[in-house]
Amino acid sequence: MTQPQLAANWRDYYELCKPNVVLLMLLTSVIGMFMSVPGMVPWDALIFGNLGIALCAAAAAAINHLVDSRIDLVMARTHNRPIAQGRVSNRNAGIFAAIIGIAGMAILLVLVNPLTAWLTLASLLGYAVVYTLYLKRATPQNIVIGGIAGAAPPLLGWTAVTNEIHGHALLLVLIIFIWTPPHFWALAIHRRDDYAKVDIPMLPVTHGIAYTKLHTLLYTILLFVVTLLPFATGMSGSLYLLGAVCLGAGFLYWSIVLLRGNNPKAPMATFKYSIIYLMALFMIMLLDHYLLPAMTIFEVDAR
Ligand code: HEM
Ligand SMILES: CC(C)=CCC/C(C)=C/CC/C(C)=C/COP(=O)(O)OP(=O)(O)O
Repeated sequence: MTQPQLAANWRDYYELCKPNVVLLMLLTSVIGMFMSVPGMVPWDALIFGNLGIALCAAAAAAINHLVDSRIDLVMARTHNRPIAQGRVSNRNAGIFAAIIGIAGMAILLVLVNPLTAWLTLASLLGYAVVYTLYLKRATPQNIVIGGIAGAAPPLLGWTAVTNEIHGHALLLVLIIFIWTPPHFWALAIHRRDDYAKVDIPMLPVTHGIAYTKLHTLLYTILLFVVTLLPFATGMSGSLYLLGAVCLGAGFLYWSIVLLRGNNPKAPMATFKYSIIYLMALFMIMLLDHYLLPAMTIFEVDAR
């Protein structure tokens, strides 16, 4: 017979960091770095910048686990989390978050630049304090406003390399900011009853599922338009445009299936698609940034 596991192991601390979320954020910060320069990103910015951003994002995630442990225990999706189950005590979680958060800030301050450090701290506090402690329990627009913190990594990557806030970096932030509501609401539709049980005013609880589906589609349309801006502003080329249109069409397809309501799998399929979408969009942007100029040089050489 298996005994309930009460002692924490490294996997519990790893889980506190929301590793998959942080990994996708890192992908966007790495790509923000590469988009900020025509050639190679300096190795020190690449390594220490991403390490610092990852540690601060993980600290914010651990604080979110700590603050939410009581509601996490009640919700089916989060029931088994380390603090909710008592495998990690509040004290140890707090110490862990403080150590990795301070380490991340020190790395950014000393080895990267103060601009990146302060912007990262603002994102950490934006998610761990403003979103988790206040917005999440206060308004159904919680994830729209709180989304600014999660959208910051490409800007953090950009400033880690250039020490400057550039309009193109803000465009990348805007894309993730507009992507966040359809990403989250698709999941929240699936988990509506969980949120209702713990009295968290997520949109499907306060305004109903039909309203949330409509708003998911409206944000997806807006996202489609916003993802055309990198091409319109000359930041990205035609390969990116093709990718953004195809990926955007896929997202629109799932939002429409979701709205029509004939497919019970649509909410989770839309949520999963949102993650693949963001990953693929940023990777195509990177390919476009390097591959197209390289191919042009190759064509000129061949003539
Ligand atoms: C305020 C903004 C956001 C909210 C409210 C939100 C909400 C969520 C929720 C509730 C989950 C499910 C987690 C679970 O099942 O344990 C999730 C998963 C995920 N989110 Fe978000 N998210 C936000 C922003 C972001 C951002 C900015 C990214 C990355 C750039 C991201 C990437 C992911 C990934 C990769 C997963 C899958 C995690 C896994 O399978 O373990 N999210 N999100
Ligand atoms: C420094 C920096 C870039 C900070 C960003 C921090 C960060 C990890 C943001 C993640 C966004 C997210 C997963 C929100 C879900 O929280 P939730 O509480 O609504 O979801 P849950 O119920 O799964 O915990």
